[in-house]
Amino acid sequence: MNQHGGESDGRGVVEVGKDKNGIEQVILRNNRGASARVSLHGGQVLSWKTERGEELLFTSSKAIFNPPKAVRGGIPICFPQFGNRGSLEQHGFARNKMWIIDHNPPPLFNDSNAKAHIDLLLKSSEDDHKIWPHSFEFRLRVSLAAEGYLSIISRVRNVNSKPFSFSFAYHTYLSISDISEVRVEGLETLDYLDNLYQKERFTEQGDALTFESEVDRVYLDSCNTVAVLDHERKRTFVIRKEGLPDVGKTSSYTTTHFFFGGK
Ligand SMILES: O=P(O)(O)OC[C@H]1O[C@H](O)[C@H](O)[C@@H](O)[C@@H]1O
Repeated sequence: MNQHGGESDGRGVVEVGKDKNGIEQVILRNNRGASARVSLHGGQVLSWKTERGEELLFTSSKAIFNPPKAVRGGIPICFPQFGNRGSLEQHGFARNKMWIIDHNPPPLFNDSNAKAHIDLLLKSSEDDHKIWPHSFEFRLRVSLAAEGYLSIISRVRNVNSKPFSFSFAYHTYLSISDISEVRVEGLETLDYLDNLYQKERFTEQGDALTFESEVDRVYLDSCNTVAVLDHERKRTFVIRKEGLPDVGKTSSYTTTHFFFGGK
């Protein structure tokens, strides 16, 4: 592994290397020992560990780590389409592509460089244009803060003058103990589309969301903070978003998507 970044300035360390299948990956480490591993296959965060070495993301034991198959686990990037709401394959093609490291990204004014971070880039190819005729650059910054927080910032640039629309999502798989021990707060009173009932629209009634059987829903107009409480592990994930409104009111879909199943 070679390194860039350095511990001396308090940012932690960024290591670029290859995983056991020969796919390029980047490991971010902060000074307290927390880490995040990002694969260039899909620009996908595949591991996020606390300073005690506890894994916070789930990856399926059946996951396939060979492009162009999407990896079921970590944080897949759905782009330029979420789910099957569009003409492309489920969740779009970005999660199946090899991304590159962006060594010279445009400045990001709302993010501090004082964190271990990596900038990745996906550019549309001639092959992509055959199925989605738009020229884009998708930049992804993944950062690990000194406190262990993980943040992801996406920037999509249209590189020619023809307008296009897109949607994207971070399809995060969190590691939890037992689903019956988990509660989700922040979705109360929201409407959702239920994928188990042909996307029929319902309204969330309870105080917090708990799980007794499979749940596969897309919540509409979700607020900026959602908490996932794991009673058994005594751990709470707080998920915050900024600048990610739903995609217009008529075709409004996802900002918070919950899928819990046994796959
Ligand atoms: O199997 P994938 O294409 O990775 O999709 C994983 C999941 O994505 C969404 O959450 C859908 O609502 C689920 O029904 C689907 O199982």
